[in-house]
Amino acid sequence: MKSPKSFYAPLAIGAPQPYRDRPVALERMIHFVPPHIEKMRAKVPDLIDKVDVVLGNLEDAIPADAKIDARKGFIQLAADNDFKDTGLWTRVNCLNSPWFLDDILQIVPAVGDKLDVIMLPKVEGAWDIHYLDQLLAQLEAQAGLTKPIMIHAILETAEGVKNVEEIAAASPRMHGMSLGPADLAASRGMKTTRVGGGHPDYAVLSDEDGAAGRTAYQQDLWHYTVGKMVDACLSYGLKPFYGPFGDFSDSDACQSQFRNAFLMGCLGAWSLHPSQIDIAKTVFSPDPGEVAFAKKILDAMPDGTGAVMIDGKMQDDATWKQAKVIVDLARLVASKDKAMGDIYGL
Ligand SMILES: CC(=O)SCCNC(=O)CCNC(=O)[C@H](O)C(C)(C)COP(=O)(O)OP(=O)(O)OC[C@H]1O[C@@H](n2cnc3c(N)ncnc32)[C@H](O)[C@@H]1OP(=O)(O)O
Ligand SMILES: CC(=O)C(=O)O
Ligand SMILES: [Mg+2]
Repeated sequence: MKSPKSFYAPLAIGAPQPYRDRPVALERMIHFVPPHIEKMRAKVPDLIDKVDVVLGNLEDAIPADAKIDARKGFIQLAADNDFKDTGLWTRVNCLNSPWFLDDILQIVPAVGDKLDVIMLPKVEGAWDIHYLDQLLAQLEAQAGLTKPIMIHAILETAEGVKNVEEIAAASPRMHGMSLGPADLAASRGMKTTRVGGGHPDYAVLSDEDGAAGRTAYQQDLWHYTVGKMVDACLSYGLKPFYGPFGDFSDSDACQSQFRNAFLMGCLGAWSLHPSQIDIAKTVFSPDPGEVAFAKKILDAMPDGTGAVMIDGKMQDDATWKQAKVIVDLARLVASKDKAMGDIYGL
């Protein structure tokens, strides 16, 4: 375990100072673009105005024979566009793949000054983060970059879930984590074929109730992992995210899965298809009714202490803190999304 002094020291001479306070950014959806497809790259200028983060995906879903074109396509889309206050991320190939090293060696010098976050797949433990952390510091120093590129880990192996706290604590370069339900299901030997969401057979049966029969109540397969990820992230000041939802035809189930994650503490999810952008925008912008009620709590308890009754409900220091989470998020949403700001009255 490093001492606090060396934890925050740059890992290469000339590398930018690691963040002590991570940058504040609205990241309700991380929108995946396959950058080897010219038609998809052409959609990026329009996406920049619609999403909070544009991510060029280089890993799974990119065919092996298109990996190099995807990397080139990402560098091109990064260079060609002004991302304004929209985040620019990439998901690189995993550490043991034949492509990872060239992904990093080529992307950082070419467009590292525009890149906010590198998403690292299949992170198993702190050692994976340490390796990328050191490599990035060397390349940042060589390229003369002035701000550190952050690392976002995908939690998608049983070993990664086991080591989630060490991963969160590994570096001040850590941005956050996303649940990777597809690879995680495979790694755990789960008997599913889906990308996120529930399963009709993962259910609890109600007790026998005579003529009424029994009802099966479907449970959330991801509750345990999301809870574990949220606690690890929030303990270290990182941001937790739900990952992808693969059934584009089921917007209700997507919305429900995203909302469970939001209520449990996640700040965003992935959008893989344009139809999922507005779902994520709706879910990860706090509900206007909740914001109005939270504002009432803050107004009724200006210094955040004591106990008051609002609409028949007891409020005290702890509900004041919950209200502050909601109002702070609403203000962040309003700072980027004027339409939501008007709805919130912020
Ligand atoms: C488990 C994991 O690792 S999840 C992460 C990896 N997976 C991904 O990144 C997948 C990203 N998404 C995609 O590649 C695509 O959505 C696909 C290939 C799955 C489906 O694409 P399509 O068959 O073109 O879908 P569809 O016909 O519904 O698309 C409708 C329109 O949206 C566009 N579109 C689809 N996906 C995207 C996207 N991610 N970003 C921008 N535009 C998109 C299509 O190009 C099409 O545009 P058009 O009307 O101008 O022709
Ligand atoms: C998100 C991802 O990569 C997975 O579910 O495997
Ligand atoms: Mg995966």
